[in-house]
Amino acid sequence: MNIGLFYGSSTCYTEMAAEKIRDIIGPELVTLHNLKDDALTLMEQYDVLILGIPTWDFGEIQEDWEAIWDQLDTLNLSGKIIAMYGMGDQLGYGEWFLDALGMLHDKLVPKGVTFIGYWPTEGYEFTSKKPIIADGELFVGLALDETNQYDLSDDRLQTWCEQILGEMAEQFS
Ligand SMILES: Cc1cc2nc3c(=O)[nH]c(=O)nc-3n(C[C@H](O)[C@H](O)[C@H](O)COP(=O)(O)O)c2cc1C
Repeated sequence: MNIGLFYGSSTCYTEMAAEKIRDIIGPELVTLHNLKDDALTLMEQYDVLILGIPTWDFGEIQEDWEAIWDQLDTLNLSGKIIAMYGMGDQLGYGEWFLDALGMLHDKLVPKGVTFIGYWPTEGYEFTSKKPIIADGELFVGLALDETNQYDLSDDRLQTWCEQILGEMAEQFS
């Protein structure tokens, strides 16, 4: 099993989370790709993708994701297992909290992928609708908020990595 972690990050928070995920799961399994530097087509080489996306400017996709957004349509991702995490600020931008995470999920649904890593909304305060499913009980990926809940992030990352490793094992069994 090989895992590609692709992320965009304007002020390094999503990048730091990417490094932590790699260190938790193990650098022998996870290769990091900053979308600013690496070709998007590399996604096709992996069995499992972890995608990190922050939301910017009142519900907008981060700029490096924006730059490759249309190219995502041309990739063959059929059969890939995908776990996503989003970075945002639930108190400053609660109306748009993690909107980009939801937009990426919606973009990938028609591509024949299997999602893992959905995450409970309990413990967050926000009103946005885009990043949630199951009547609001789940985010479509791990929700991180380094602005208001930075002290919870390490535990959330650890728990989520264990969760997705279990879900990957189920997919490959
Ligand atoms: C001008 C500005 C606009 C933002 N807009 C949103 C937003 O609409 N939704 C959200 O959840 N977070 C928003 N944020 C918070 C960022 O997503 C957060 O700072 C995140 O950690 C940035 O990640 P990055 O450093 O990887 O780019 C905004 C932050 C700034 C400074």
